[in-house]
Amino acid sequence: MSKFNVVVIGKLFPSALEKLEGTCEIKVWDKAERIPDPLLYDWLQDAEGLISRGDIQVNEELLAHAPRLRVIAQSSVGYDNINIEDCTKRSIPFGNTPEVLVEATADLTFGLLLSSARRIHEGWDFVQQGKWAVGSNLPFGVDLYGKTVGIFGMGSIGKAVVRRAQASGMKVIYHNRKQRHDDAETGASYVGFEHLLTQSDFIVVLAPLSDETRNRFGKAEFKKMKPTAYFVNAARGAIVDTEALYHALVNQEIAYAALDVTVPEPITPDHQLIKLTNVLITPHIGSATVETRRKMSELTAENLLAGLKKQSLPKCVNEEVNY
Ligand SMILES: NC(=O)C1=CN([C@@H]2O[C@H](COP(=O)(O)OP(=O)(O)OC[C@H]3O[C@@H](n4cnc5c(N)ncnc54)[C@H](OP(=O)(O)O)[C@@H]3O)[C@@H](O)[C@H]2O)C=CC1
Ligand SMILES: O=CC(=O)O
Repeated sequence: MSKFNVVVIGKLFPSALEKLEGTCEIKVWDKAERIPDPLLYDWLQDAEGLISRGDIQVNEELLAHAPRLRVIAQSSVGYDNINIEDCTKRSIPFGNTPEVLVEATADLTFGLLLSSARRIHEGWDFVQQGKWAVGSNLPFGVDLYGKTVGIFGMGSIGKAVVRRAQASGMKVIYHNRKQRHDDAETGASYVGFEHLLTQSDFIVVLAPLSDETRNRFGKAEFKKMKPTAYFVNAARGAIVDTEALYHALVNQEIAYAALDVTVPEPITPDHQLIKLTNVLITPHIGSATVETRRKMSELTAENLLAGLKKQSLPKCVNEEVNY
């Protein structure tokens, strides 16, 4: 039996690769830099399956070079780099990796909040730089206990953050486009966007990037926040106007920003945000644990294999064209 032609952008775990090896002929681009378009388009000519990565824009322009494509999969829950409508028009199902990354991403999100509130990473710098002497101290952090955390985009990861916040004695409010049905169960309260901005001690962004959420946090929004507010973004950098965030931090309109995602991404050491002392940035590592990345990789392989065999993808975004 002939094998399926597959293009893989990025690294798969060995356990995921094993799933594909028997039935697929695989071309892999696992370098950090973006694959050049001419090479990608050449590989896609006879590809039946594609494993994409966040730096690849999957749209009609790309799909036009992939006449035999029958499935696309990606190791992420966010899919703002994928034009789902364009895939659907060509009856190509797109599979992502929700659920398996929820707890790891919630840990990192809450870790950013905790580390910035209690100056944990700055404490380590302080010790390493030999500044710890009798009588010397870091500027104090702030309590979590009794404070209000406001979640923008309360979905699967948001709910997991709620549990962590409540364990620290925090009150949780949230804003989505519509109120959830499980507020009694989660103990979080639905509020309007203005209320979230003005009443939160910690604002946590966990919404998907879309036309509606792009630059949702700009100059006006930062001005409405408490001057003591901590701003945490673990979703996508482009939900925030980076220039406005920089000015809000410099002008002390807010106290602190902790970011796992940025614009640009990767952010370079000469960027103005990096020079500030009231910022903590991690390199988009929300789901980056061995166990979680393995599960994501395996689910990606399962989504791909199912599509290649014209079987139903276990996790499909455009269900209307799932097999
Ligand atoms: N830093 C990292 O490594 C990671 C980042 N992420 C990011 O986190 C995001 C969230 O993931 P996950 O929790 O699984 O997703 P979910 O789909 O479970 O939750 C997203 C929530 O956002 C809300 N939302 C959507 N649009 C808007 C809007 N315009 N205004 C307000 N709320 C909105 C939705 O509610 P409603 O529809 O009612 O508005 C939904 O409850 C992903 O899209 C991804 O970008 C995810 C994993 C790792
Ligand atoms: O950013 C990561 C994702 O899974 O989305």
